[in-house]
Amino acid sequence: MQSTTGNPIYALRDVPGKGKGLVAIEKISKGTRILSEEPIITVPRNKPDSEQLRISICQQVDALSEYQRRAFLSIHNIHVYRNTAEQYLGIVRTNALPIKTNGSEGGIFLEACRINHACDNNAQKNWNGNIKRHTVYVLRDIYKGEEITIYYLGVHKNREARNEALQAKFGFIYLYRLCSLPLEQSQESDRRLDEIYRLEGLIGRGGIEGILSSPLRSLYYIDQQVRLYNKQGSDDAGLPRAFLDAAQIVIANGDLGRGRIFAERAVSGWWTALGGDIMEVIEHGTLAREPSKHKLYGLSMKWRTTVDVAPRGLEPSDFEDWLWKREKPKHPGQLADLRSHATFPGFIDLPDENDVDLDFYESSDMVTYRPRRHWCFLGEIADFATLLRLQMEIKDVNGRKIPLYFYTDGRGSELAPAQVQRGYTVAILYAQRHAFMFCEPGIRHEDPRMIKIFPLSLHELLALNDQVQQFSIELDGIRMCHGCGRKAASLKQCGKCSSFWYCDRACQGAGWTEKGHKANCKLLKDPDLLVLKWDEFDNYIRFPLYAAEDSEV
Ligand SMILES: C[S@@+](CC[C@H](N)C(=O)[O-])C[C@H]1O[C@@H](n2cnc3c(N)ncnc32)[C@H](O)[C@@H]1O
Repeated sequence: MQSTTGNPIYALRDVPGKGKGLVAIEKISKGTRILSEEPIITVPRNKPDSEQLRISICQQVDALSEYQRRAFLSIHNIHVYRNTAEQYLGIVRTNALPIKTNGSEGGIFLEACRINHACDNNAQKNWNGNIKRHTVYVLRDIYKGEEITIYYLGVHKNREARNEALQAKFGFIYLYRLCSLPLEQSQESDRRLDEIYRLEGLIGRGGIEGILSSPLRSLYYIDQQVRLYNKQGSDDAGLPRAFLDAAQIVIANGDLGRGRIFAERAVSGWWTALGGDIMEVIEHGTLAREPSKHKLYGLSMKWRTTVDVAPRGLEPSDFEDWLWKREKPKHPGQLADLRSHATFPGFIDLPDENDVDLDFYESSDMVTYRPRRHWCFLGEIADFATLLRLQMEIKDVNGRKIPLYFYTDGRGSELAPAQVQRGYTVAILYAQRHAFMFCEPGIRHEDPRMIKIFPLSLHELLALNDQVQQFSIELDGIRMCHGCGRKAASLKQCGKCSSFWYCDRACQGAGWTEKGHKANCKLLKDPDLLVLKWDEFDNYIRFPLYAAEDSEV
């Protein structure tokens, strides 16, 4: 490849410890496409060795020019061979790069196959299916004499996993002293990569159902991923992929405004890392222009917005808060919000009993795990029966019905019959998804101290929660009157529940009769779910909510 002056911009050189590699012979600026190359040999990938494969490779090598054949034979080979066919096969196996987006075919490229691996790679490889060439883009400025490096492994993994894969696939042990990151930074970077990888699993969990039932949670995971990618400081292709995931989630829920912005960010990321002529830029450029054409658009309309909804004049950080639908941090003294999807998850977002879900649990020794925070499942009793034991059908915050079986010593008889009513709401601490042998997945409830029933529907409980969020909060000494909505510093507290505030007796009367406080006041005297600091885990809690003296549950 030549620079605009017509001079080559890199050369094949010996690189200590790595065989040969490509080295810049002048400064190459970030964003430069340094390579755009067609394969000289193509093969199916991940296919077992066969006579047919060997014949195909030999025929292709024989058809090469003398220069190409020599260059091919000089590429590194980690496999032992006894004859020419095995030698060719070994070179192909060590070096083939994907030439189909789905990775089903591989190709040998005389220049691209000479680029060595680095975990802090300064260039990005990509098969551009649109122009049918392998391209390499420079991710940051590369200086004269610096080696050009790419990242060999598909998904970014931590150091240990990377080492295993590099040794198995490419036959070398990555020497971290050759990596330009100092050890501490490299470890920090590894932790970030681990977390990106973990979040990837959480984002994919639940498929379309997850996107529709708990989109806020999925968006939250992607938000975390994007922050980590930004801290990594690399223009990794994972970043545009994360933006595309976010676009799909919001569009599936009817939010065209955010969908357009996320799609634009995805396209711009791909453009920088892989060029403006790749399929992703072309396809998703259309998505950025017309998000309503996406196949998932309108599956739900719960976040409905128009395409030009983006607020103007916000500070960049406020704009990001809006874009990612971030939950506002709590003010001191503000009560827990039952609509928080992290603390009060729907069934699909509960941890699975047979997995250690690191979103819910942590460990210092990887043997014993304890919760990172508290959580509580809320569901409305749709039906119940007592056969061998009490069993209920429960409707969760997403409207999904699941079975709840009582495996307590009393098989559910601990609950007073007056509590077990259709339309009442069950709260279960630290609930987990359980796979029953005899019916669909649900919750297996074992400890009577972990359950409480509230004598109102889930809808009513959430509506009450909304009122509490609005009327019990104090901001800079100012509160809002529950009766008339006036904001003032000198309001009087409801003497019974202490949750709501009023200008005077008239407002208190209006709140009592017209705004439903008559029914809610008693409930608010027992706010149980609302008062606890759910994010801080010192010890397990039980109903009525207090911390257990020991950590055994
Ligand atoms: C695709 S080739 C790269 C070009 C190769 N160095 C050559 O001389 O042809 C892959 C091989 O390069 C070597 N290699 C690549 N990156 C390396 C690294 N970071 N450290 C040590 N060896 C590396 C390994 O032997 C690997 O099997």
